Amino acid sequence: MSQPKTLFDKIWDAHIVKQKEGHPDVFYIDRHFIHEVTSPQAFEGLRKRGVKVFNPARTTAVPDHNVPTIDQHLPIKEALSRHQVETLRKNTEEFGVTLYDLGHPYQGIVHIVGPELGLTLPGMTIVCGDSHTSTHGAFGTIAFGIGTSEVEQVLSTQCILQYRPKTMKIEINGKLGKGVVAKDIILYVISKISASGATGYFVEYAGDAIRNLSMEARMTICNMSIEMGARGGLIAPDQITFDYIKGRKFAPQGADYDKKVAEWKQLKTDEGAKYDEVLTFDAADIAPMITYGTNPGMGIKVTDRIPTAAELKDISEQTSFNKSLEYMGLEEGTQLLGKPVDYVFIGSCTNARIEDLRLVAEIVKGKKKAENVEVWVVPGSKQVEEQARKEGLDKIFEEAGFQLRQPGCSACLAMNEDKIPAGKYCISTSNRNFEGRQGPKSRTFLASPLSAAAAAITGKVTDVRSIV
Ligand SMILES: CC(C)[C@H](C(=O)O)[C@@H](O)C(=O)O
Ligand code: SF4
Repeated sequence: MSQPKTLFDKIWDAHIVKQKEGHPDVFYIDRHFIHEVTSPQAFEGLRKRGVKVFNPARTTAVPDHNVPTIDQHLPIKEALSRHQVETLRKNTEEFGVTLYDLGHPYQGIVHIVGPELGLTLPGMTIVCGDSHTSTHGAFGTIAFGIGTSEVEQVLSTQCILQYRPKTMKIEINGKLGKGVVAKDIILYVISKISASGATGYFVEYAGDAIRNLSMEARMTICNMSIEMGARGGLIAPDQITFDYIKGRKFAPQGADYDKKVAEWKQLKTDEGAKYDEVLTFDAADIAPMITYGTNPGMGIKVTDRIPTAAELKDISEQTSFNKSLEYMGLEEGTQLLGKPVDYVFIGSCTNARIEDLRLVAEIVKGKKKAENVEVWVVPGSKQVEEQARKEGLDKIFEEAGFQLRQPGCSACLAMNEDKIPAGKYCISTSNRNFEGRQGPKSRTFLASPLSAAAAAITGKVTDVRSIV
């Protein structure tokens, strides 16, 4: 019998076009997503070389980073943002690539649109000039972010040069406690292994706590793989995956679907296959999480104290730790619980799918936001927005005093009109809390949609378990 293989290796091996000792593999890409930030120079490169897009049908484009989230029917006000989006329009038209532009029913954040349209399917290789491409790994794909010059490579050849990364298994077993959701799992893991703990690896998430998650929750986990340094993260597909895919716009239909499902069922790690590293966690140890610092690894249970510099395992980190706290305006050794916040941002490719909005609505239904907070709910796509309206979530948000905006990256990063003002605190369902990420000098607490909803109601950092 042949050597047992990991899921990662099975997909990788099936996509090698050419391999030579000591060289990167020539690797075939099934699906390419592009957005306005990292594609302009790539198209420019094609133009200069007089090269066409090799297979336009394998590339899909959306504007998401630079789009405003109100009045999307009007011209974009910010000159740079307008230019970026117009350039994407021009390029996709010239090179024959499908674009789901502003106003299109499929518009949205690239990592939300792919899965919901059935463009993301098990066993695929998927790239995008965007680090959170790891999101698509939730379907049992090898999906990773690439740079602009690689975007050009993929556009022109449908291939990319890649060294095979090492593999890591992160297994999470047991039952999650009350108020604990996928975002808490991944913030917990990153807090344990640090923001660089998986550097050089491709992670497979496994264990019954992962198996029991919905596809949307699995996407939240895979999305943040990059925040611990991993190249990407994936989860073996199962019945939950197949059910999610069934009937989606570009998914195989009818007999084709059944045939594909039979193939997809083979996409799992063989018994006895070896990973380069294996980590195991117990779901019962996980609590609602929140970050206090300026990288996603600086997280604590919401009821814990911020550590002190003296408590750090690695004393070489003291300087950056102190700098982080200073930026955040926080004291070491204190609790975040009860700390007033100014903004609540519910959005991003981590947590702006319909299930996230439902979680929020469940908490806020019949309640009002606190006076001191401004609350933005930014659906991840037009389809999410439509669904939210269909379910009456828009009414719940409106009655609570939340603003339901139009889809885009929004305040996840300050590349558009949605910015958190300097010095203000924002509890955010996004994935990065870097200095200035949500606006110059803005301060970010990363948390789950449940925790964000709880803070919206109380106006301060709250243990969601105390209000449900
Ligand atoms: C702008 C883009 C290249 C960037 C990324 O690569 O992730 C952005 O999406 C982010 O989340 O920081
Ligand atoms: S929502 Fe945020 S993390 Fe996701 S692609 Fe947009 S900017 Fe990047």
